Amino acid sequence: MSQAERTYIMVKPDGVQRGLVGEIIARFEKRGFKLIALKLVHATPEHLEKHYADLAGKGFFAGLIKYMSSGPVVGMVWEGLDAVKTGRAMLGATNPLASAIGTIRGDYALAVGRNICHGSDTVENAEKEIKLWFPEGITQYASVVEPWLYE
Ligand SMILES: Nc1ncnc2c1ncn2[C@@H]1O[C@H](COP(=O)(O)OP(=O)(O)OP(=O)(O)O)[C@@H](O)[C@H]1O
Repeated sequence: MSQAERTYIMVKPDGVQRGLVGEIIARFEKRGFKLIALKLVHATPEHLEKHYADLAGKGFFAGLIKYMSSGPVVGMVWEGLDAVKTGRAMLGATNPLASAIGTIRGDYALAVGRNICHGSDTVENAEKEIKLWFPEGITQYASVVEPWLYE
């Protein structure tokens, strides 16, 4: 069922340092997504190399791993209708200068190398990222607001 789609959303070290965790969580909550996992973690370079394995050949890869391992991140799993695509739309374009006003990056970031948040780009990658960041599994609970969000 599409309303059970899940996405992995992460506040990057710059987002944590700049005090944007609450703002990012609030946007997903208010949109109607259901928070089903959350953790603060200072990831190792090895863990981040797995997360960004598809970018290993890029010139910015070393800098990306250094940035992402420079401080704690907040990893989250959000569930709801079209969560992957909608989550990406809420984050905005990868380069914040190209992100629409009203998106998270369009409102709070300027540089592609400091773009404050991550969101899974496909349902398949979301499942992989959720397993990588939450190997312990995810809590299940019933949301009482669902009849007010979905027909
Ligand atoms: N040209 C670049 N210079 C520096 N960093 C970059 C550059 N391009 C991408 N990045 C960094 O690598 C991350 C992953 O790049 P990717 O092309 O997968 O974009 P994305 O899917 O929008 O981002 P993310 O996976 O973080 O949500 C970007 O979010 C950004 O932090």
